[in-house]
Amino acid sequence: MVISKNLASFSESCHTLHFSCNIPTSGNLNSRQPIAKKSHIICMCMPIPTSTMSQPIATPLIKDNESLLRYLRQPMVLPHELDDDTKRRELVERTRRELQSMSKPLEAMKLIDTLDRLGIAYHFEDDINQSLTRFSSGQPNEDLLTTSLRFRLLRHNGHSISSEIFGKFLVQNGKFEESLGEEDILGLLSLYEASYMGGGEEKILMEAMEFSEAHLKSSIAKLTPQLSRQVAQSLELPRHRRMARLEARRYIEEYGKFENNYNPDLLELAKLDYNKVQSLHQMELSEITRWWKQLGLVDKLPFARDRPLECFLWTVGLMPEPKYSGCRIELAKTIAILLVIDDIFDTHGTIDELVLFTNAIRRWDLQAIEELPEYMRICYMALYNTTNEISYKILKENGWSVRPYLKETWIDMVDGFMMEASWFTNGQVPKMEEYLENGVTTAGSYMALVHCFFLIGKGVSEESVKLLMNPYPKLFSNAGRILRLWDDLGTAKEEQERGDLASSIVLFMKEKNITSDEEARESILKLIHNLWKEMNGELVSRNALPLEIKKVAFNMARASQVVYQHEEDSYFSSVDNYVKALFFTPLI
Ligand SMILES: CC(C)=CCC/C(C)=C/COP(=O)(O)OP(=O)(O)O
Ligand SMILES: [Mg+2]
Repeated sequence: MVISKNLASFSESCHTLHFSCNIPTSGNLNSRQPIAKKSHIICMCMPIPTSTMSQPIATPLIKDNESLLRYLRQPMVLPHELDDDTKRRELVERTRRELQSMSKPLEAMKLIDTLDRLGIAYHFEDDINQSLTRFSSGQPNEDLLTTSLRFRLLRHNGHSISSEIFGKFLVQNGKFEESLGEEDILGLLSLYEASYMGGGEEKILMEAMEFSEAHLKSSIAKLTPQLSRQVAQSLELPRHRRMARLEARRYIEEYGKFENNYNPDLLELAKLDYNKVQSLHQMELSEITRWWKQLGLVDKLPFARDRPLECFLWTVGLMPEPKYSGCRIELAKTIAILLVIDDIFDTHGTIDELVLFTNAIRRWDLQAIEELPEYMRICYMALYNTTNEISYKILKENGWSVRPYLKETWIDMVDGFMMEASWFTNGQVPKMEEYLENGVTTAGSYMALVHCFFLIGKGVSEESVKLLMNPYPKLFSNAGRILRLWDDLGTAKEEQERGDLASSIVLFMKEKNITSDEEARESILKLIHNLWKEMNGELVSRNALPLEIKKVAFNMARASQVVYQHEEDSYFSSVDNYVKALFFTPLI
């Protein structure tokens, strides 16, 4: 049987390559079982970097349906990419050996930090955890840089470490020793970054943040260009709050240029890896786009948002590691449907229709669609079928029956939308707290995190599953509050123009007697800051939530800032830039 990938219709402007795969009519795999009764043309529309265009393409050995599908799902591997892959594997092993052989804590921790920043730490998860465990207790006379780095890395990787280790840098009045702020800029910077891992009760870390921030700000003008750049970036957004893939993109571009002792092997590995993961993302994107087109929801509901790319951006924010490829695809589907339901509630449905829709969703039964207008039926069925498909996938892979949990999160969400709609219709203005908790649900936070929990499938136990029902875990609620607050900061203007009565900004101004928009925004940023501290406390607290899902909740808070915070006037142009860098422009 002959499989050929034909390069055709390559359009440089949109970086799109169409290729087709022909299976002959008489295709007979082992001369007994025809896999295809008639000729199929399978077309995929996949964005590919211009640089990968080369000929010829190897013909794979297709033995059966499964290997055919596996082949189609794989990014198109071109000859030079095979070399890249070998090189990448070699570099991974070389780096692993280097990390394993390091005996000096500071040296090892710096390497771990660099791997994390370059987006390649996921290759070395076990080695990193072993190293961190080995170096978890520091020396009494250890300096500020080492102590702070150790603290941040341990917490970041879910290890417990007490903030009391900073006690040795305090003087009698509980303040940090002034001399620390004078010369050791790297130590100070490291302390600043570590302080952002602090929980709400950890006074010593609040003190550390205040102290290091003040000293960094006052010394920035005297620093070398390279150091001042580093300090300015941290002051703008500390590492703990950055979205992993974007940080990798930015840091890889800077690493060779601005780091004095950069390691060329690491740089090469990071670039190869970035591009490899980017092409995996492209494949996922092509699968999501295909699914979305086939679903045809926006053809029938032209008022609804048609943004599979933005949905995918969220999923890369929430679960950036390559191993979560399948999870990203399924989660993106749920977010795409969420946007449509949001639009039905916010812009299209009449209140009577919305009541019908909410009741039908509560029943969660296809019979219920008979009472709905046609456009709602289509959306209902898309949600119903997609939820069933995701449940089926999880059942097949793990044997868990998760449909009741997924269903409940959708019911909660639609109830939340209905609540907003009735506030709006009755001209009611909710209390800020009431609005915010409801807004966590309507932003899709619980829905997304419960789906991620089962899709990732780590630490699923009787005890942890119990946490996934309303009331949802505090960590989910706090991450969701951050999402809702960033959402309102980013979209309040357009929503107010549309006539929405409630947004955190408006409600906050009303409740706190704030008159200026600017001041309200400042106060909301403070709220977000405090929510982060609460979340930090929960990262290391002992509860049944698996570390994997805790990390996703943190990533949700990180991604929210990226999606909604932007300097330019236009929301789209900014998200567009992220999308281009993450998914379409390879690193060279
Ligand atoms: C990780 C997840 C679940 C991401 C989805 C967040 C999202 C796009 C919510 C809707 O925003 P909106 O501003 O359009 O809606 P609203 O009307 O609720 O403000
Ligand atoms: Mg909004």
